[in-house]
Parts: sequence; structure tokens; C-alpha cells
Amino acid sequence: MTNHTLADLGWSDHFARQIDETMVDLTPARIHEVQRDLLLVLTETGPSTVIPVESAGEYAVGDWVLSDGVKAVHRLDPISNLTRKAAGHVSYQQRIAANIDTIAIVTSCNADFNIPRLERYLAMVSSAGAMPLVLLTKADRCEDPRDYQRQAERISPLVTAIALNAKNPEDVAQLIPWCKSGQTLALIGSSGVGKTTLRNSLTGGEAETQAIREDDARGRHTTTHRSLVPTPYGGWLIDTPGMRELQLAGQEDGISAVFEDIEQLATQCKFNDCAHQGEPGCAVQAAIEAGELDADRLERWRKLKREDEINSESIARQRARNKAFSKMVNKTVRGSAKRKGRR
Ligand SMILES: Nc1nc2c(ncn2[C@@H]2O[C@H](COP(=O)(O)OP(=O)(O)OP(=O)(O)O)[C@@H](O)[C@H]2O)c(=O)[nH]1
Ligand SMILES: [Zn+2]
Repeated sequence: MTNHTLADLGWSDHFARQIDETMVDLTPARIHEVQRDLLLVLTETGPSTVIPVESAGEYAVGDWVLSDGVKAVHRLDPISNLTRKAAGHVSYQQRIAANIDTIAIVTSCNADFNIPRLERYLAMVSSAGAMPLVLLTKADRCEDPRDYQRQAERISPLVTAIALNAKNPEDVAQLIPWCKSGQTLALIGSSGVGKTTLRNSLTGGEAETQAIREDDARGRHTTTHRSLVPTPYGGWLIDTPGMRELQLAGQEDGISAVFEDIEQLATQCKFNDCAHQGEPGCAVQAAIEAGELDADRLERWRKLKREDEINSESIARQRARNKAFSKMVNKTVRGSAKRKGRR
């Protein structure tokens, strides 16, 4: 990897503002890969490694840290933060990637194309604080890719959809505007939709196109490998392989953004707490009857909100349990130190 300026690496005023006089001797470094006990970073003087001071789960690829040459002394507050509820029967919010300008949701112009899943991804992206882009791969295998494009763009005014053949360099060149100087583009989507193919086309790299197993509740070792890689256009690419389960948690704002039409209608219902289930003066039901809103879309909005609520509650309960446990441990440790002191 060649040397880059901080701006080339994606640095901006947002990060500079977080540095106070106690931190001026530290070196800004951007994480390009998170390992269990080590962070692989990029600095103005080239690639390096630093030791995390928090647990590995607190860091995400794309994060900025301040290094003293050995340790990542501070982790800077990110501009955008892609998270999900961790996969399996566990209750915590998992960080996936940070400081991404655009998140491309990759799906194919075939059976993988699925409106409810796109809505879910779009809510995640919106909640992350990044711009969404929908990439419809395998357009070369499909009779009418424009139909998929129209369906995706109908979901929300937030959506720009591009249909392409991920293997064709001319098609992939349409993505260059999102990969320029200091910009970071991330690719998310199901297995087999062409993320690795796109990554290879965009970086000139040769990453293997194979399925990657991720951590699950049975405690298998994670082999996911999220990394920040340079593109020849001055920007960066983050691939997020093998994310099978995508549960929302704490992403109500993203759901509201994607279902803005419904939330807007709901403000016109007669009752503030209208459940849109047949109450008089319900603007949402009126829109369905007038053919302006799809009843299935209302159901999907309800389902995502319920899921987000249930997951957020279980995460909050787990946090409270963890807090109570560490309080108890601290008390025990202090108690035993006191007893020792008396002896
Ligand atoms: N014809 C055609 N084939 C494609 C296109 N995109 C991907 N493929 C093929 O689809 C298969 C899966 O592509 P990958 O790039 O490995 O998919 P992935 O999303 O990286 O999958 P994971 O690594 O499992 O997450 C490969 O055989 C690709 O060559 C496309 O636009 N057109
Ligand atoms: Zn209503």
C-alpha cells in the first residue's frame, strides 16, 4: 500500500474537532481490519498495527483511532456507524463498519430480489447515517433489469438503483463516483449476489469468491473478514462477507426514514395513538382503501418496528444485567481489599 494523506484516508473536520491538547502528540490511524487482539491500521506514514485498549467488539473496520505508536489510546466518534443485532440468541448490538459515506445494498435481478429484505437493509443504512445505493447484479442474465430498478426505487425516495453485470468493467465503472478521493463505499447483501465479484472489479484485486461462515450462537470461530481496501480511484471499499442474519435493534429512526409515507399519513389520523386497525378517522387505512398505500407495506412496517422494539428491549435488559453484575464484582473486590487492609 502506498502512503496516503489523512484526507486520502477519509479524515475530516468531524475527527479533527475531537482532538484536544492532551491528544496532539497522538497519530490518527484508520482501522482497515479488526483482529481479536490487534488492529491493523493505515496512517500517513503507511500501514501499521496497534493494540486495542477496549474489547475487539468495540472497534469496527473504518473507525479512526489515535495511536501512541503502540496502543489505540482513543477511538474517535464515527460519522456513520453500521450496526445490527448480533446473530444468534445473544443480546447485543454488533458494530459492522464505520465512517462509510455510501452503503451499496447488493442484490441480484433474480430470486434474491426481495422487497421486505431491501426495506430492512435500507432501514439499517439510513440508521447508520450513510447514503444508500441499491446495486442490482446479474442484469446480464435477466430479461428486464429496469423492472427491478423501478421496484427498488419505488420503495423510497432515498433509493438510487443501478442494474449491472458485476463482471463487466464498463458496467462497474458506473460506481466510480462513489469511490473517489477519501470516499468510503461499503457492500452489503446476501451470499452469492456478487459482492466479491464487484470488489474484484472495483479494486483490481483477486479476493476469493467463496462463502464465508460467521460466528453463531454455538460459538463457532468466526471466519468473517471485513476489511477496508483501496480502490484505484482514490476511495475505499469495505466488503462485509457472510452476513446471513440481519436483525434490527435501535434502528427505529431508519425504519421511519424508509417508511416515511406511512409515518407521514399517521400524523393525519384522528387519534394520536391510532393503531391503524380500523379506528375512525384513520388516514393510513383511508390511503389503503384509496389504493395509495399497499396493505402489505403497512404490515412490513409493523413487523420491522416490532422486531426493532423487541430486540432493543432485550439488549437493554442484557445491559442492565451486565451492569448489575460488574457492580456486584466491584463491591466484592473492594470488600476483600478492605478486609486484607485490616489484617
Ligand atoms: N452473470 C453474472 N454473474 C455474476 C454477476 N455477479 C456475480 N456473478 C457470479 O455469481 C457468483 C457469486 O458471486 P460472488 O461475487 O462470489 O458473490 P458474493 O456476494 O461475494 O458471495 P459471498 O462471498 O458468499 O458473500 C460467482 O460465480 C460470480 O461469478 C453478474 O452480474 N452477472
Ligand atoms: Zn391511523
